[in-house]
Amino acid sequence: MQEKGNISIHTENIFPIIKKFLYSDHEIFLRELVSNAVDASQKIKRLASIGEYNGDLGELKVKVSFDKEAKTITISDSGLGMTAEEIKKYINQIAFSGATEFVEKYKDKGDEKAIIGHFGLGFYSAFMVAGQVEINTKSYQENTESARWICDGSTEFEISAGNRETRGTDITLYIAEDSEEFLDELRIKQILEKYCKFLPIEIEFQDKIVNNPAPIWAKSPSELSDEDYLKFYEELYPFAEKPLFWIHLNVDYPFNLTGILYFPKVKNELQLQREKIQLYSRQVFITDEVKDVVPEFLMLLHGVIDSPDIPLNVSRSFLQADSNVKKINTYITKKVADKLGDLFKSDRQGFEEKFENIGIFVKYGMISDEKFYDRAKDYCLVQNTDGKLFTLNEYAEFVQANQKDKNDDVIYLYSSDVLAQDGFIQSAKKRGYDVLKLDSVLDNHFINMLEQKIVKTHLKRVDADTIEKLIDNGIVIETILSEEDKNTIKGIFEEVISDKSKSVVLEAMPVDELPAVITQNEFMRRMTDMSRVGGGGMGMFGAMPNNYIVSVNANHPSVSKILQTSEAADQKKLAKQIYDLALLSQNMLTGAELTAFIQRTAVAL
Ligand SMILES: Nc1ncnc2c1ncn2[C@@H]1O[C@H](COP(=O)(O)OP(=O)(O)OP(=O)(O)O)[C@@H](O)[C@H]1O
Repeated sequence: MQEKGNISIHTENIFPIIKKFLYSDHEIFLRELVSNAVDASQKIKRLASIGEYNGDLGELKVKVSFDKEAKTITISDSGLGMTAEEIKKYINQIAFSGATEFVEKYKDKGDEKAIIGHFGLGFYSAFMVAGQVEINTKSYQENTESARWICDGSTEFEISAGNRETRGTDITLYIAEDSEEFLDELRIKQILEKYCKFLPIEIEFQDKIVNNPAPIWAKSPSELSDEDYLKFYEELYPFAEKPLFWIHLNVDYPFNLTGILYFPKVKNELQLQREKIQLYSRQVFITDEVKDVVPEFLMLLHGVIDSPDIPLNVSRSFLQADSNVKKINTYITKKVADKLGDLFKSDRQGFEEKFENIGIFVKYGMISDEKFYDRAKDYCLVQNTDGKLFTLNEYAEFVQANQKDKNDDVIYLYSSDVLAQDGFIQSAKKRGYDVLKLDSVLDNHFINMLEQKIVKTHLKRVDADTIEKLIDNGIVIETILSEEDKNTIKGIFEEVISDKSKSVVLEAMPVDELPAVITQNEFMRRMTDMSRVGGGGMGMFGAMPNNYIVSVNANHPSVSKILQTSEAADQKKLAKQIYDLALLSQNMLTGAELTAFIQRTAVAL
């Protein structure tokens, strides 16, 4: 039997076109060919299980080998094999017509990214690296001859009797000169590890099995112990710290999806690495860019997702609009929210202990996803400066009675830096007020969100004003100074401070407060903070310096003392000392000013 023929496609030579388009992704040829071999092995298994094949299945391994001298790479399987007729049908017609369609579709478009992301290049991806490809195959069907097919990437092929004596297929690639990098043990091993690590049939390379054919995500959760999940995590991310907990995903309707998502242990959001979730389709690795498939805030999780229902052969914009992808997104969000809710309900203490690590997911999720907010609002925790944790409802209850202003609005006080703002925190506590600790990078957004969601409630940073003004309950503190006295003192302070970014006000505060405090208006500070984080759009605030208010306590004895001092120079000295103390309490006294202050104080002692 020998036959020559023409592959009936219109393109003269697909090889150079495919090669050009897939430039950066040549290595996937191995994924495609090994996947085909795995498919063929699974098919024969299935045929045996339904009684359509009664021969001995034997060892269903896929073997990958290479010969540096002969410049070949061979992929061999003991799958169902093909007859010559089947080669003509599946390889000549299907595989190559797929190629023609592909080339026709993309040849005029410069959209190379979309092409590189194309999945299912199938058999003809072999021509990205090979000048000639040979198939040697024997079908499982009785009374059929083995067959051999050779093609050099042009539209011509040759088919003849083969020499394979056992069921299965060998695909031999005669590696092209410009692709000889693939004739390398390490390179082949790396590619197999990347794409074939969890293929469901054993893959042998250099006498070693390189894959785990039964990854745990494909098993039922009831068969698995915590140990199994931890071991698998280590297999995915060697050297990583143990995860906090995990969620086993398992749906088959209305779409098919399995996977395991792990919550990594993170204290600091800057440490977080995205692209830690791997996407598989029937255990074949596709990508670790899961954007669009997994909600943004969950990209901080680790693990695997496997779904044959995610369309991988289409462009990004299509992916976003795909209804399956949307459903998958919603499903994952719901699963994660429910898992957290279960943890909270079943083990509040354990949940509290983990919150330092999972708080970032919860807050990020609430900020970015309305549906997640609705689920998470019942278990999202906030912590006060005493270290006590509350749910949002518990906290509202806790401060309800005591922290209302004259408009009946509830004021939540918070600190973004408990060490630097200690003086303010202590002043608030002296009045019986509670202060929350909201000090992560995300908290700015979290605060804005809470204000929008919780009615008649405002959040104020504890150093945004004097405590009397932060929670203005309408009770006016009398001042012992006359208007004229106040103006005199204001003038003295203004002279001493001589800094345009700081304005002086005289305020009646309790005697036990400091003689002066420096505050920064909540609204203005948020604007400058946002302009710093957001950049561009907030340009008008970008150039804005920080503005501070120096509130001088009109009731403090040391302030009265200024008035009782006769020499102008001594008055200024006193005012300067009061001002420096205020700066010092805020960590704002630095450099030469700090040195001078220390020396002055040492002399006074
Ligand atoms: N090792 C093999 N053993 C048996 N049949 C094979 C083998 N490799 C390829 N085939 C046959 O050739 C056909 C075409 O393969 P090709 O890889 O181009 O497409 P596919 O596997 O059907 O889909 P995909 O584009 O997802 O890879 C296969 O469907 C299969 O019937």
